[in-house]
Amino acid sequence: MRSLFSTPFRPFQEEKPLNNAAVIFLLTTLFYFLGAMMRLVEELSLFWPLNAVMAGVFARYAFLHRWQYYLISYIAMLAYDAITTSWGTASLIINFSNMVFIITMVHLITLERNQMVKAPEPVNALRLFGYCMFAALLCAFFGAVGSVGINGQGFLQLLADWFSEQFSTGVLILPGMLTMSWPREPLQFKPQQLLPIGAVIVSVLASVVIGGAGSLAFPLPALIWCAVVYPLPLTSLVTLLTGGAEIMLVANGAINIFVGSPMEMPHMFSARLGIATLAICPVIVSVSVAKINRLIRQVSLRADFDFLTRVYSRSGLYEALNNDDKRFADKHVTVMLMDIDYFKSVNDNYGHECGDRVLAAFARKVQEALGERGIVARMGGEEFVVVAITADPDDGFTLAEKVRHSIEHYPFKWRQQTLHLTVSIGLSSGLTEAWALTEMFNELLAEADENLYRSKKQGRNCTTSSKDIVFADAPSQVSSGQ
Ligand SMILES: Nc1nc2c(ncn2[C@@H]2O[C@H](COP(=O)(O)OP(=O)(O)OP(=O)(O)O)[C@@H](O)[C@H]2O)c(=O)[nH]1
Repeated sequence: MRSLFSTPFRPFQEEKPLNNAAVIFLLTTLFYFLGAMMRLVEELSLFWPLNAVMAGVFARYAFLHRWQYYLISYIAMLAYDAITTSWGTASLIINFSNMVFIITMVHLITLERNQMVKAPEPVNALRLFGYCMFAALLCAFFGAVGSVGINGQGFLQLLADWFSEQFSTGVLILPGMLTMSWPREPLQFKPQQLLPIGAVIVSVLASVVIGGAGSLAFPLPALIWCAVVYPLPLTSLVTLLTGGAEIMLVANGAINIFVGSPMEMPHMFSARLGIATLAICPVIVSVSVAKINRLIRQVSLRADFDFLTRVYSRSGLYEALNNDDKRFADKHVTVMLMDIDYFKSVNDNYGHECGDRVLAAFARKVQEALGERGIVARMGGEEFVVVAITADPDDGFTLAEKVRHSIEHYPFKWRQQTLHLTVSIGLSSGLTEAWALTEMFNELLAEADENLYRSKKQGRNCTTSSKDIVFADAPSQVSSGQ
């Protein structure tokens, strides 16, 4: 399982041009075949996924952005037509129009360092909508020129047909193609997560039953629900399937949206444009939700972790205690407040940069000595706190001494020099209770602070604990070190 999810599937590799050429040829042929299978209503296809799929492939893999690879795709199209149609030289222009869509889209998408692929912003989704419109118009011009005379339609009708088909297919397919990613870990599935998809199915059925021009928009709220709940690639997939299904249902008369139009447009023109407009909305919502979630993660990461030492910050420690309450509640817990001795002299003698490096190395070393038994947080300056699960106060004391010794014997390196540091530790420990974890931690922290003060007063590089709160009037001091 692990290797399946940790090793992403890579259909294209820069160092394997022959393999890339073969995959491009096969993909083109496969999607040409699928498009040809959907020539149901008219001579031209109802749904032509090839151009959007290939544009997505070329845009995702920058190293495929070469004329040789485009040529292979073009040859695959010509070869398919030569075998299955009698279009003759018209096939040269028709397939050239396919290439116009692919190459134009790739150029437009990669204009802004491929934003839609890396970390899409809502504006990228909107731009993608515009790019599809422009590329579809260019492609439609050449396609209509090439197809005049093939099925008896006039140039304008062909232009409208080509444009609406390319535009809607582009908007439906490209968001998914550009954002699809290999899952890093097995997907966690809960039955209630199927509810938004269920709502999409019900709303498409309602479109069939009720019909009329408004029925195409019925699935929109359910698609927005998907956008809020699912990640962007899955939302794009559901939108693609919904839009594709609507196109099929309209084409076959299952959804009846037709009203008299003053313009003599092909009968799918309006439906396709409507579906493209509808399809971009969940994508924009999904991209916006992803962006908000990314920002929330960034902000909480900044607040919860200390940037310099990469251990918890003070507020992050409280978050960790509350989020991981099963780990810390109803356990014997030892709190160690530690302060590096004479740290000011490190800054004074070796500079602030060295001081920063020492703080980061110190935090690493403490976490290493603790292992899985506790968590470390930086309280500020050169003061750190450890919260560890221990069997009893003596166990906590032994653990603190282990940490203190590991620091004492660790050679901190700075440029060509080696620094030796010591740390003073104040201890407190007690049994926690789930309902008042934060309050109890605060009490233990205050007690540890008093004991740290005693460690400093006793000459530093030692651990001090008050054995039992019952004997708080005359706390027994336990020190070690020096
Ligand atoms: N490089 C660096 N220094 C810091 C940082 N935060 C606090 N300090 C320094 O840490 C030093 C703390 O000094 P003091 O509070 O006098 O304590 P000390 O020198 O460690 O002496 P004792 O605690 O009494 O053993 C000050 O010089 C602060 O400027 C930091 O993020 N980076």
